[in-house]
Amino acid sequence: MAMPGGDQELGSYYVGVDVGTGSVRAALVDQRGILLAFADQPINQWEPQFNHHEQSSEDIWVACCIVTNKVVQGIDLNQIRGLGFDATCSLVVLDKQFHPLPVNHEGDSHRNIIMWLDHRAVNQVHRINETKHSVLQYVGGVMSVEMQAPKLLWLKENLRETCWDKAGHFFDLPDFLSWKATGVTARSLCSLVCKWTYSAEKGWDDSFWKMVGLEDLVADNYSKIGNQVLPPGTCLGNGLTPEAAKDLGLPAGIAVAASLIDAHAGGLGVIGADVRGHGLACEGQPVTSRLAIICGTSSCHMGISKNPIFVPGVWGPYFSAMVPGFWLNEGGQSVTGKLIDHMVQGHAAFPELQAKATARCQSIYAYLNSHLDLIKKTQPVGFLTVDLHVWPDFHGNRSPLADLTLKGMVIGLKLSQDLDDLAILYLATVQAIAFGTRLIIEAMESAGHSISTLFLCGGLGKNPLFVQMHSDITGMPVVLSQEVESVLVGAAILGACASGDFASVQEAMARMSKVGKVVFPRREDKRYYDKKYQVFLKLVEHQKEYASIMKGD
Ligand SMILES: Nc1ncnc2c1ncn2[C@@H]1O[C@H](COP(=O)(O)OP(=O)(O)O)[C@@H](O)[C@H]1O
Ligand SMILES: O=C(CO)[C@H](O)[C@H](O)COP(=O)(O)O
Repeated sequence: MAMPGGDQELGSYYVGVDVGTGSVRAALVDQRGILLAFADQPINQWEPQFNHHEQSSEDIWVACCIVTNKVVQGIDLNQIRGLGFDATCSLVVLDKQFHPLPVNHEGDSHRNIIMWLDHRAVNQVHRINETKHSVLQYVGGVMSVEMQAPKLLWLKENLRETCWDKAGHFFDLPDFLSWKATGVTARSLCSLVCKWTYSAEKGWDDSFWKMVGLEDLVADNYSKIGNQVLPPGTCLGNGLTPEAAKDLGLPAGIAVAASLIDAHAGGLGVIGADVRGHGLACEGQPVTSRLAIICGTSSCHMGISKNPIFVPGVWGPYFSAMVPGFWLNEGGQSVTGKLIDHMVQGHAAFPELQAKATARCQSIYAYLNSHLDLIKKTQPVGFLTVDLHVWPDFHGNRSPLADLTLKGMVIGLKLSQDLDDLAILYLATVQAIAFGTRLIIEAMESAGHSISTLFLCGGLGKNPLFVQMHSDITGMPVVLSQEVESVLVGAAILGACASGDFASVQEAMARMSKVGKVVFPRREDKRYYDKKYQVFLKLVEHQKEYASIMKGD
């Protein structure tokens, strides 16, 4: 076996594929974690009715093929040693012959994925939570409507003939991709532990599935949801099948790794970096003092520990679901990038913003950030929201309140609808998301985590205002990676592990993730943000009061 880091190894490459909510990305990555090529491709989403979100596994596979073919253009394919996938934790449904089955009343089998952010199974998740079954301890005490058990129950209760009775395979999207590439139906420990109530130590708990009304899954020994489970990064079967190799433009037989959920791949891509020389509190400290935050359509807060820590309202503790041998707690905010887009695109001044940004060849966010700089006058930008406050749970609260009934709030509206007004509303939204992160960190710390440094990645990591606000509002430094596409580095780390070029995930992480820019908090603004945080906490308190007034006689 070749030695990692040796000169002869500089020519070994790995392909990482990251299936996010809005697009599929691929990268060709070397052993130092450097991206040599990158491609992306948007993917379709359907919202046939409110809170129903669907995708197509065929569309997604086609998009994977487009991007992988692009990133290996012009290179010697013999240099590619491994392939790793990560994806959102959406539910893919196939029949016994592995053909797509409809997850909708229209019977459209092309739409065979219930997306992670789909909230159709509210009634089902309430009943699951009412069981108070012991597996719920390992998802923060309350199961989320975004997990797979309530979605399976919804399918059984609502699409019995057209979907449930015909189904042969229910896959988490990351596992669907590794099956498609290798023909191996083994599931990743990551998916099953985090979204399906599987225990790394005890396996499936029959009594849970029987209690919630899904006893049929137990009866056939979990063959539909997975009875072979492998750690992420394990090499699957005989590697890439000839058919998948042709589709993806990669050599047949290369190592393909057991996958990860996208947030977890982001965690691997950032959390193990060597931080020496950056003046960070986590230098010389255990890796458990680092919190990875993966910010795309949603934000996921990944904290690890040596022993299990039970944080009410924060998913986990999950054993070995991200970094082998460590417990993981995963906090989250269901809509963050999606919320910012929603607020900006829904504003009356959005067409003007688009026209002005286009004229300057800037993204709308770069334009908004420079506009805020223009209107702030002598004060720091963040102070523009002294009388405008947002509660960001427009799609319920994932963590730490674990309350899907919560709604968004905006306090401090005026009659103006101009570009200044849009920019300030955008700023207040970004700040609200950062306050939500502070609330999650406080919950994790009061349960026993000790976090000093944030490692942020995902599409929102490209927004300097978003990064600075997370630093100012949490009071912690934010480390950005040298490679902006850190989630893809995480996927490539999986491919590198599967190839056998690294002895462990930890070793691959340490070699392939690298510190880029570090953003420090502006300590002088702390008092202002502490006051705004007090208001933030009042917002949810008041929202609950309003709900209880309306429920009363
Ligand atoms: N250049 C950019 N500047 C500011 N924000 C960005 C930029 N690119 C993407 N975003 C934000 O990131 C979000 C998407 O992040 P991404 O990681 O691509 O999502 P996903 O993985 O869920 O598909 C968008 O909702 C947008 O708000
Ligand atoms: O639940 C999650 C991870 O456990 C993610 O939020 C979900 O997979 C969507 O991710 P993204 O915002 O990157 O599209």
